Amino acid sequence: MSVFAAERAVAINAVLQASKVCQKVFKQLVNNETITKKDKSPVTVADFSAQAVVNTILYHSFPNDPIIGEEDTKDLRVESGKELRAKIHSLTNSILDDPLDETTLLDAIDRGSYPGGSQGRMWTLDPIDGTKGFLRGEQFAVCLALLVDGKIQLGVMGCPNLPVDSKVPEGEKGCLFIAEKGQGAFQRKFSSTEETKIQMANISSILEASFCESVEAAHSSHGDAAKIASLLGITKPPIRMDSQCKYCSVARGDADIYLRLPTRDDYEENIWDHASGALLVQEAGGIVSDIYSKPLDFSLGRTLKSNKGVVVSHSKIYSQVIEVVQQVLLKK
Ligand SMILES: Nc1ncnc2c1ncn2[C@@H]1O[C@H](COP(=O)(O)O)[C@@H](OP(=O)(O)O)[C@H]1O
Ligand SMILES: [Mg+2]
Ligand SMILES: [Mg+2]
Ligand SMILES: [Mg+2]
Repeated sequence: MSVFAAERAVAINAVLQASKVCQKVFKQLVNNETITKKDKSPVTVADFSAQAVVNTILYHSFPNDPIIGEEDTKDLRVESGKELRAKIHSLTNSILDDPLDETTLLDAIDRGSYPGGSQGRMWTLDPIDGTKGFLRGEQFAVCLALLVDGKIQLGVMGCPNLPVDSKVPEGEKGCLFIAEKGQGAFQRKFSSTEETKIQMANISSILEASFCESVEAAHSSHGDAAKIASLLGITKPPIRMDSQCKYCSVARGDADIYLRLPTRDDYEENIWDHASGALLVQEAGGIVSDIYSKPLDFSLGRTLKSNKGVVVSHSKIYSQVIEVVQQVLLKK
């Protein structure tokens, strides 16, 4: 029985509305305006607006729940952010039932500033995961998860550009993925409320496995992944895809392994880049760890500061995968 039925319904609605924001922006703005954040990642009007929409919907149902969201309004509150602010304002109000004034809008985005931690209920939100994929018209995901005492209880992801059936890549697109701890993993189309249970593929040998990784080589070492794949005897080419759509693909059996291999010593993964995806894969029969085979620890704040990289695979082949990951990365 679902423990978080109300949260599940609200999260699904929030993610669907935010996905609509993203689709609308992509259609309307040919030259997507972006500003560059300190970490050099692009942020578009859609990232801010999607965060405003989700935070507003969450606040309406759960006013006391803190939110750890990726975006903040530092760059929007200054004079140079005026034009972008106005665009975000009108876009957000075109989606929400009740219009917000500009101050309420900025405050809604900033409700995502919670530092996180090991105690209590909190949501974590990536309004657009894979902003680079979004800008290229490829894969991206709106990712929302509920944490209680540092453990993920619920994850909902909206993937507007992901084919409903990976075997029909030019067919209908737009998938929603839902996982609740202990309740399994589910997929539905944007166009229907019917949910289908998903499971990882039941491969009989690692030689048949396929793996996925980031499009961006700066986010995950393609070279190390190629070495690992070769040592495992994997011959299929990597599936390169932006965002947590990789977790979704693995969870529904389109791929069997997801490798995120550190490219720098100083990078800490953000919790919103993994929370909903990690739960989805676990509920679909997979194992998620870091390169040291440590479980991801979501209780330490906004980042996974005690983890390095991410290794995801079907539980049947996990021990083989992690052994070779460590052979390649740790004995360099
Ligand atoms: N050096 C790095 N290593 C790993 N991830 C990084 C990184 N620099 C940025 N990222 C994260 O990679 C995410 C995209 O992942 P992927 O490559 O799997 O699509 C970005 O999310 P956003 O697009 O939400 O900013 C960002 O948080
Ligand atoms: Mg970003
Ligand atoms: Mg992200
Ligand atoms: Mg993002």
